[in-house]
Amino acid sequence: MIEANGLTKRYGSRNVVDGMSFTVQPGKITGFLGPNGAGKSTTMRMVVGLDRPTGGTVTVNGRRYAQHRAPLAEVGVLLDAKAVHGGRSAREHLVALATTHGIGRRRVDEVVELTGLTSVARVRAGKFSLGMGQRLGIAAALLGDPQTLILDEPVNGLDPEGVLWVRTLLRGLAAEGRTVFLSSHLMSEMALTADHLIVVGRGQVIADAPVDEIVSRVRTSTVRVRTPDAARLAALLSREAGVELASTGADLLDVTGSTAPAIATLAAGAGIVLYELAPVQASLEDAYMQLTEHAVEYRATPPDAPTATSTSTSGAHR
Ligand SMILES: Nc1ncnc2c1ncn2[C@@H]1O[C@H](COP(=O)(O)OP(=O)(O)OP(=O)(O)O)[C@@H](O)[C@H]1O
Repeated sequence: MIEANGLTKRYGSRNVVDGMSFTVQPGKITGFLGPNGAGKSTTMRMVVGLDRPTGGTVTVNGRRYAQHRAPLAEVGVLLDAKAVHGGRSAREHLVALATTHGIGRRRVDEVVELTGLTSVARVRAGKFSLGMGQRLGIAAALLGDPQTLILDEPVNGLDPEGVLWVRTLLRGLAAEGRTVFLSSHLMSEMALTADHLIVVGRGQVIADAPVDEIVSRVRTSTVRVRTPDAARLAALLSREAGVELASTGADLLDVTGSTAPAIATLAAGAGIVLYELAPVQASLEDAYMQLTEHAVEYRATPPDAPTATSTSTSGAHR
């Protein structure tokens, strides 16, 4: 279990982590989401003692990371997959890590196999692709067979087979009762992998709830209509006040600002046959976009909008 209490990190005049309190529970996968610069990596670094909090506390299984006698056996961490000596082979890297933590060679072989690195275990890590580097980082995180795993963007650079492998691996680890805390910008993957989400923006917790609950909170007012008479229905709907239309296919309309009963009534009155009429389900991405609407610091200006529409207060873009 990871417990943060009023966790704060100040850089210069800004709290990049600003009084965060949350608990990451064992036995489930908790996703850590937030826009670029929201403070996710800094928070994860404070959990494992790589950054010192300016205020507040964070503990793993009741103790600060540095207070654990065998930290690698307590917490496995993947923060930066590139943080590997490029001249060493994958196996040498893992053996060096294992040796300094009193972990046997057999466990090195186990994690090499578990992460699918057997065929490249003797290749210099400097020659690794991004995906292979991620696997090596995950192997290192698993080395101490820890109860808690902290993974910053673990699927970054992995191919679909690799992404599925990470998902299955993490699910298995959570099912064993371990605490799994991971960040990712891939919403579709987070929706499939995580049980619970902590969403942050500008250094603060915006939402902390099960994935289903976060998605169900989203208001969608879009109704999808399939009809062979889409053009006529579109013409009728466009006369209604507040209705907006998007055509997503020859016979498909996405209607916002109306309701399914109102559309059905209008269509029936005009003798228009409907094949499909259904409210569009919100996705995790929709939920995330709504939640972080006012917390995005770095937003590109759309190409067709020459004047800045960013909600950024810093005005920074990247
Ligand atoms: N060592 C540092 N010195 C000064 N500012 C820092 C330092 N490390 C991070 N920051 C700033 O803290 C803020 C939070 O950064 P952090 O990397 O934690 O965000 P993040 O949520 O992980 O972002 P991303 O999704 O882009 O990885 C950023 O504005 C960053 O520039």
